[in-house]
Amino acid sequence: MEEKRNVLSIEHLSISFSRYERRFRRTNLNAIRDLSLTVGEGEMVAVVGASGSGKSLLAHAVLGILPYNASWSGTMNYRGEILTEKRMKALRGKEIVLVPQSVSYLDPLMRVGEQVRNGKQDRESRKKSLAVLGRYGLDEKTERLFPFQLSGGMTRRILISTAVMETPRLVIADEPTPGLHITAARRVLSHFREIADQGAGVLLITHDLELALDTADRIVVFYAGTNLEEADSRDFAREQTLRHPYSRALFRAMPEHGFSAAPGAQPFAGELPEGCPYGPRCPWAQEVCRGEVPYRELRGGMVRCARAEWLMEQDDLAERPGGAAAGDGGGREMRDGT
Ligand SMILES: Nc1ncnc2c1ncn2[C@@H]1O[C@H](COP(=O)(O)OP(=O)(O)OP(=O)(O)O)[C@@H](O)[C@H]1O
Ligand code: NI
Repeated sequence: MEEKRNVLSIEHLSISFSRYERRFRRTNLNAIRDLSLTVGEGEMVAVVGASGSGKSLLAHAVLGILPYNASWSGTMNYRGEILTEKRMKALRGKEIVLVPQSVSYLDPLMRVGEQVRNGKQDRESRKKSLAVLGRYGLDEKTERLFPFQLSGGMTRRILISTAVMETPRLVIADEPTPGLHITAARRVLSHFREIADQGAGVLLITHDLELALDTADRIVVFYAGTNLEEADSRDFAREQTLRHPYSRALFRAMPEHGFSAAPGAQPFAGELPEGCPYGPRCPWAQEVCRGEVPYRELRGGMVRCARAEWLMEQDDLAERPGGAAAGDGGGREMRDGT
């Protein structure tokens, strides 16, 4: 089988802001720390995290559109080559595109068709915009509308149309479904799935785990500016196949698993605890969690948790015939599928 290539590969990305506090004291706010992830050709990877966890910053870093007071370190590769600021600029809007979080990216005073065509008026561009809009169930009439005349779902589909006019290889969708009815949201996500199925890499940014699980191949769980776990979407079928206590808390908070919310809140980037950022909320935290916790491979995924092996082994034991306390077959090694 042919090995699929990475469209995007990020290693140890950190983003910080310099701020001036009282009396002009300059401090650094580390909004993203040690973030690594990949997006392969034809793959849809969802970054899931609460508000303020750093999702949009990640998107803006890849596009080279971070705010002026931000600085970043680490490596970003696009199709096997270093993504320099110069390259970002050359690829942006063509090979690497953003479907923005805010609908205010649309010009309220410009007809939709012109915006999709990026101002171009030639016959070829007109033909192309019609074809692209048609793919998303929009017609010639839509082209003549102004943004305020669009429904939420239509607006989102216009934003996708604008992004794919140039046949991108990497599509970053920042929160493309807020405020949409579930049917419209599913439809929007199915369009990103199609884009991936046609060979592009899609990085979907969302706070909606359920929707992400419906469509994405892999889930990257974000918390307070870093990733705590990366798992195949199928790992979310059961709590026991999840590696991080925070992913498990997200799992339990899903409607079908009873909406049970974990106590506490995500810490602000300027007030992070020592070690694991989830430590203060974690029922399994121990002294080790206050030290540095590396991001590492575990059972076919990635995790940043010092207690992950222990946690998963507890579940393995509990699932043995007779349960954890039965003690049958003491010393018998656990193998996959036993
Ligand atoms: N221009 C800025 N100056 C200083 N700090 C910033 C700036 N932009 C973002 N931040 C910091 O980075 C954090 C992450 O912001 P980001 O917009 O990436 O979050 P997000 O996960 O996309 O949230 P949401 O789901 O609300 O869109 C913020 O909580 C804030 O502390
Ligand atoms: Ni955001």
